[in-house]
Amino acid sequence: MEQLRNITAGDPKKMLKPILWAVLANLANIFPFGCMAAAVSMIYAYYAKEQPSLNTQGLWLAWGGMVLFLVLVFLCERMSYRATYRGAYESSAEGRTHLAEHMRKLPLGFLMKKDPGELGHMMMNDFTHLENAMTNLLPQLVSGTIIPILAFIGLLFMDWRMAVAMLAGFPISMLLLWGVSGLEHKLGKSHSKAKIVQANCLQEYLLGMKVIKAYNLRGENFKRLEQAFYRYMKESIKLEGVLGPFFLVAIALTQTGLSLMTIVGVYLILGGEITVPLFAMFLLVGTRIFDPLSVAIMRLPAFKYDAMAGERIVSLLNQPVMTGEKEPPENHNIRLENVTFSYDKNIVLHNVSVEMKEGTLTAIVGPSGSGKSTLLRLIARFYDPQEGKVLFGGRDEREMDPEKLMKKISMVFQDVYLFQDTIRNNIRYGREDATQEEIEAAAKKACCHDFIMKLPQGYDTMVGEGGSTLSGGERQRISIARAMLKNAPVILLDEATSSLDPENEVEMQKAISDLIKGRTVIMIAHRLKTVVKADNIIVLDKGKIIELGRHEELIKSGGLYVKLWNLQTKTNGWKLSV
Ligand SMILES: Nc1ncnc2c1ncn2[C@@H]1O[C@H](COP(=O)(O)OP(=O)(O)OP(=O)(O)O)[C@@H](O)[C@H]1O
Repeated sequence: MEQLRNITAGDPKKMLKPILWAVLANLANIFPFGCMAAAVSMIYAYYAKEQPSLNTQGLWLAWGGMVLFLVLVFLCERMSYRATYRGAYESSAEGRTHLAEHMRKLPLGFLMKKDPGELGHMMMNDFTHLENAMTNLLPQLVSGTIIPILAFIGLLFMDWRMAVAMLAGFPISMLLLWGVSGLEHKLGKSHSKAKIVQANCLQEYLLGMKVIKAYNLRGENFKRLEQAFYRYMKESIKLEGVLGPFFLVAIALTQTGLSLMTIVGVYLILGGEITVPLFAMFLLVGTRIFDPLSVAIMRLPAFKYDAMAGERIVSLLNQPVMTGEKEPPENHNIRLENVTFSYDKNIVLHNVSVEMKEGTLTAIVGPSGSGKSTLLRLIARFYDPQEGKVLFGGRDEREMDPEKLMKKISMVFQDVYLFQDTIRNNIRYGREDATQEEIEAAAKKACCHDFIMKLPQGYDTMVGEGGSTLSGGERQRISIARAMLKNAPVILLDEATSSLDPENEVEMQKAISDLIKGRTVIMIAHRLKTVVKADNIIVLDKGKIIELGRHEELIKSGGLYVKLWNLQTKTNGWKLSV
């Protein structure tokens, strides 16, 4: 049951119908066989002179029954086939969607610890394993076990000694397989791990191609990939080489039942305890059941291996998502109370307490790695702090539905991600129901309309892989247009103006002033102008707030802020985060 749960990505009900049809199809398979047995015994009775004439009426009936039942078998198998494929692919598509949705709700911290290659592998390859298990292996296992069980029960009534002899080797082979199941699981796990490592190395190799070429790193980097390929090869050979013989022995043990049954049968015929037709019947059934049984045993390791893919999916689905159902309040004051946060063991923010009042602009400055981006991520609830609280409108963010909270916040981050979609849709991610006029208005405010109109298909130009390539500044302006469209009361800006040319800079500053008017804005500041105008400046150093106040106040204090300020004005550079 556990494995059925795993191969259906936690939803075994999906395979109930396919299994039921498979059982019915296998049951229906018995009847033509019964008709054939009846016909054989009628013919035998005539030739053995037990009957004075051939029972032609009975033979016609048996033939008619056989045809009828064959039609029934065909119908049941068709239904079983349809239900299996439908169930499997539906379950896989729903499973993938459910997992993607679940991943979105997981704390970012959990996902960051996972390799993106591993998650991608899980989403694509692991579900392909499940599809294979459901469409190919499960039906073979069902028919491979149902037919022998039913045949065994039927034969028990005819002659229990022959029936027991026929399946005598089966329990021993099952015992053997049970004995190696621990080893099988261990080898299967390291095999799939090697497969994931191989996929990760390949992804890293392809993504890092630019750096590899620029620094002529081919040798070292390729070695890692080559090692991953060879490790996978070794694990595959180990898996097949170690387990294969056990399964072959199990099949051989099961098939010894046929010879045992023949010996017992001959012995019983000679003793006059069974008739020749009964013996022939056992031989017929025997040859029919050992093939599916052997196939079932052969498929068992593949099924268990595929179930391991399901185990990985189910364990990710069991990861607790971010909790909280409450609506965020209409008040947009943000307050951090004694917040301490670490990604792993290193504490990144120490006991931080600060208030960002509704409608004000707060600038965060500080050296690189001081925790500025982390502070913004905590406000956006990408993570929950280990100690202390982040209050939104006076309410702990932990109590709030993360998606509802996100509706209140617009973010413009340094690393702008554009989807492989049209420019129009990339802006529309800010608000799904926005009209073309609204999209254009936002684009104009964010100074992207002109360059978009110069592109070959204007707003319908594809961006991302295979589409138009945009400069860093253009990407950033699109993300600002997105934020404009979202029209959220809280704006989080991280280096939002870092890659714009001086010409656009002026217009962008104007647009940003429009964007932030009357809203609660928290920005990682790099530009003097922004910092000077800010209502409050947080100076972070090694995860602690060391200074707090307006520009004029901080200038007078003679602390780190002044040092950063002097450094920037002296070098005529742009960045306050050094
Ligand atoms: N996802 C993560 N996992 C582990 N450590 C992280 C993660 N993100 C950031 N850190 C670490 O946390 C510390 C603070 O990083 P953060 O990005 O908040 O600093 P920052 O002040 O924004 O830096 P910068 O100005 O260079 O962007 C750094 O030491 C960084 O290495």
